[in-house]
Amino acid sequence: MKTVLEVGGAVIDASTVIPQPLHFVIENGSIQSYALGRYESQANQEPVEIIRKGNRIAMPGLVNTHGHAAMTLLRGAGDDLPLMTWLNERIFPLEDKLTEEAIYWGTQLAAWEMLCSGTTTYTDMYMMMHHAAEAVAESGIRAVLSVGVVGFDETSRNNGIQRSRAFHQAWHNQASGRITVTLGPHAPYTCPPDYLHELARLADELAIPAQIHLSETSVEVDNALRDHGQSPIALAQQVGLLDVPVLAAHCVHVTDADLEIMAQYGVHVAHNPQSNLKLGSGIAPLPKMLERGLVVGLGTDGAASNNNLDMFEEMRLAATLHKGVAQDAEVVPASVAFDLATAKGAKACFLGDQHGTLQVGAKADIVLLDASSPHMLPQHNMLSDVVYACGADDVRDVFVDGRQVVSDGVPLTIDVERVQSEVLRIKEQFRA
Ligand SMILES: N[C@@H](CCSC[C@H]1O[C@@H](n2cnc3c(=O)[nH]cnc32)[C@H](O)[C@@H]1O)C(=O)O
Ligand SMILES: [Zn+2]
Repeated sequence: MKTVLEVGGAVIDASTVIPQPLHFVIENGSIQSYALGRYESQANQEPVEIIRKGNRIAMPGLVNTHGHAAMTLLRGAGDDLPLMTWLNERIFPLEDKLTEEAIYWGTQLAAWEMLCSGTTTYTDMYMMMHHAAEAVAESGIRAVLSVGVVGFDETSRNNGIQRSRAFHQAWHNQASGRITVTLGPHAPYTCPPDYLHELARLADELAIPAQIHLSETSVEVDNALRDHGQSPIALAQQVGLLDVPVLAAHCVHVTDADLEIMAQYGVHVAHNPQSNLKLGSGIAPLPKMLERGLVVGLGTDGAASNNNLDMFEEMRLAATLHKGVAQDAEVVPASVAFDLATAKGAKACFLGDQHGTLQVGAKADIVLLDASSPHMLPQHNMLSDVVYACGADDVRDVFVDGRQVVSDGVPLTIDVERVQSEVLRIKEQFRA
C-alpha cells in the first residue's frame, strides 16, 4: 500500500530546502514522489495510508559511518583514558566477557538509541555478529555490518576468516536488503601485514568492501614507522588492502603523503570527531580531506568512547570544530556537515545514490523533527537549524525503508522495557 506523509517543510538534501508544507508519496520502501501542499485523494484510487504531521520538518535519516553497536553495554566503563590503555586494559578484558545474548541486547539498545535520535543507517564492526544482525533485522534499522577481525595468532586468524565468510554468506543483502556486509580487519596494530594481505584477497573474492581503523593516534603511527618503516596508510597500500574499496575510520594523524595515497586509491573516511576528542587522539584534517575530494562520512564510534550514539552532535561538531582549528568560519559550512551526515555518509559506507536524501527515487529513510520547539523558530534557514540549533530530542518520527519505526518519540519496533531489564542484568556479568 502507498503511504502519504504530509509535513510542514523539508530539507531534501544538503542543497535543497523546501520551507513550505508538502507531502511525500512512499511505496515499496522508496519515495515515489513529493509535491507542495496537501495530498488530494482522487475517486476510485487504490487505498492509501495518510500520515499527517503538519508541524514537522522532514530530513533524510542520519548515517553513522563508524561504530561498535553492542559497546553500548560498556558505556561509561572506562572513561578518561588514552586509546591504547583504554583498549588493552579496560575494553578488551570486558569484551572477553561478552556473550552472544549480550551482543543481541547491546545491539538492541544501540538500535533504540540510534533510531530515536534520527539515525536510520549505521555501520558496525564487532563480534558474534549473527546476533547483532538479528537485532538489526528485528529493529528495522539499516546497517552495514562486519565481523571485527584480529590476527594475534594462528587461531584468531583462521577464526576471523571463517567467521567473516560465514557471516557474509548468511547476512549479505538480508532483512529486505537492509543489511549489507563488509569485511572488518580491526587495525594494522592488531592484524599483521601478511594477514591484512590475506583479508584484502578475501574482500576481493567476496566482492565486498573492507572497513578498518587507520592512523587513529600518534602512538599508532609511531609504532607503525618503528615496526614496518611506514605509516599505517602506506602499509595498507603496500599489503594490497587499498586495492579493494576501503572505509578507513579516524585517519587523525595523516601526512600529505598519506592523503595523496588516500586520494589516489579512493579511500573513504569515517570521521569521528567526538571519539577522537574524548580519547585524546587528536583532530582529523577534515578540510584537507574534503579539498582532495575524499568521500567522508561522520561516525560516533562505540558508546564507550563517545559516550552516546547521537549523530546530531557529530554533525554540529564537524561543522564547528574545524572552524575553530582553522580560525576560519567558512570551513565546513552547515550544508557540508549535513551532507557528510547523510548522502556522503551513505556513499562512504558503500550504499548507492538512493540513500541519504529525500529526492524522488530515494529510500524512504525519513526523520521528522518537531518544528515547534523554541530553538526551531523562526526558521530563517531550516538546514542551519538542523545543523546548529537542533538535537536528538527534536526527533519525533522515524521511517526506515518506508516503515515507521518511531512515532511521536516512541519506538515501535523495540521492546524498551525488556531491553532495559536485559541490559541491567547483563551489566552484572561484568562484575563477575
Ligand atoms: N576483539 C575482537 C575483534 C574486534 S571487534 C572491534 C573492536 O574494535 C574496538 N574498538 C572500539 N573503538 C575503537 C577505536 O576507536 N579504535 C580501535 N578499536 C576500537 C572494540 O572494542 C572491539 O574490540 C575479537 O575477539 O575477535
Ligand atoms: Zn572504532
